Amino acid sequence: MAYNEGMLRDGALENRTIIVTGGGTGLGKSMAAYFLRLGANVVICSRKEDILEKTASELRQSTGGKIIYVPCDVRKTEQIENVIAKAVEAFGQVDGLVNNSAGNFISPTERLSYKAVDTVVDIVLRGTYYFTLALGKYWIENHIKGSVLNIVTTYATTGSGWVVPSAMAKAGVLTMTKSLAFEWGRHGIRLNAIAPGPFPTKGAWDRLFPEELAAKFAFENRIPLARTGEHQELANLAAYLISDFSAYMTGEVITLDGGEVLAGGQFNFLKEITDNQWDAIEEQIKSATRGGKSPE
Ligand SMILES: CCCCCCCCC/C=C/C(=O)SCCNC(=O)CCNC(=O)[C@H](O)C(C)(C)COP(=O)(O)OP(=O)(O)OC[C@H]1O[C@@H](n2cnc3c(N)ncnc32)[C@H](O)[C@@H]1OP(=O)(O)O
Ligand SMILES: NC(=O)C1=CN([C@@H]2O[C@H](COP(=O)(O)OP(=O)(O)OC[C@H]3O[C@@H](n4cnc5c(N)ncnc54)[C@H](OP(=O)(O)O)[C@@H]3O)[C@@H](O)[C@H]2O)C=CC1
Repeated sequence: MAYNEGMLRDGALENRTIIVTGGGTGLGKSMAAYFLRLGANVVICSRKEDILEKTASELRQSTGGKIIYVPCDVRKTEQIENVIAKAVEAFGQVDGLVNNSAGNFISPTERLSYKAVDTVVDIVLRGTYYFTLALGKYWIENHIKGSVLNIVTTYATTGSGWVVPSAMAKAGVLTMTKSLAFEWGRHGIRLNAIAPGPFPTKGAWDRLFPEELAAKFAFENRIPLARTGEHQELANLAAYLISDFSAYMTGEVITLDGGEVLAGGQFNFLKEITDNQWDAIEEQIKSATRGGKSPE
């Protein structure tokens, strides 16, 4: 299927250096892999050095691309500055940032300690604005037209119970995306976001979709396009948004979720109606119209 294929031409990201936070696992790893295939220099960072090392060497081998890793907790500004310094040292400059690191788990909100809320909000919101601020200062000072891609969620807009700290934090990231897109537009710095639906990863599934839930709430029944996302589909959109092909787009959030977020449509309950029932309903409506039985 085309959705498992790379979309951009070979070399589309040549001479670009892109930092991917949380690039050792899951969607971050898939985006890093595709950026490398397109010729970018990639810097992955997160807390677990052993995982970063393993991913970097695997991707170096599988893509032949230039990748380095730097351990970093995105809640620590000095560690963020170190990632940027190491990236500049290795590749000369930094052109792109994907804020992909996150923490999240499902829980009734009243069961959360203050620290549990802080932990998620700090990784997602503080981590994102710290990294964006550090790179923004560097870009403005060095006259570099940088590009930021923030990975948010569909519930950053709708809100969602049982993941309230994540929802609050992702909403903040989305608002930062739009606010800074306007403010830093005059420096040529762009910020965009992707709101993914469900894309199977170990990190998300362990914490958000454990076995008992998986059996009960099958995606095929809830998502109009009846499947979860393929990592390459997200990587294709990410490569476009981080590249100059999207040079006229900023402050945008693109939903990539097979239509899942549309479930709130007021008449969507009509999904249950059969063809026979529709025949009867159509006849009733037409007959009411013919009889002029409109409400007063
Ligand atoms: C439909 C399908 C859609 C399927 C998918 C749909 C996707 C939805 C969109 C979003 C997806 C994502 O973000 S997916 C990303 C998922 N990936 C991750 O989360 C990776 C990183 N996560 C982590 O490292 C951990 O899960 C996390 C807890 C966040 C941070 O770990 P730390 O070691 O830093 O912190 P800890 O010390 O363990 O925990 C900090 C506090 O949080 C509390 N805490 C930890 N886990 C807890 C839990 N389960 N319930 C209550 N409280 C908990 C602890 O008790 C601590 O509080 P005290 O007891 O008071 O000390
Ligand atoms: N999978 C899905 O269906 C969806 C995912 N998303 C978003 O996609 C992104 C990737 O998630 P996914 O790949 O599924 O999950 P992962 O758990 O694989 O990715 C999360 C990454 O964040 C890193 N991370 C966590 N805490 C920190 C920290 N304090 N400092 C630096 N890095 C940190 C983790 O690495 P380490 O532990 O080494 O620090 C890990 O690599 C997230 O932003 C998530 O919210 C959004 C919607 C749906």
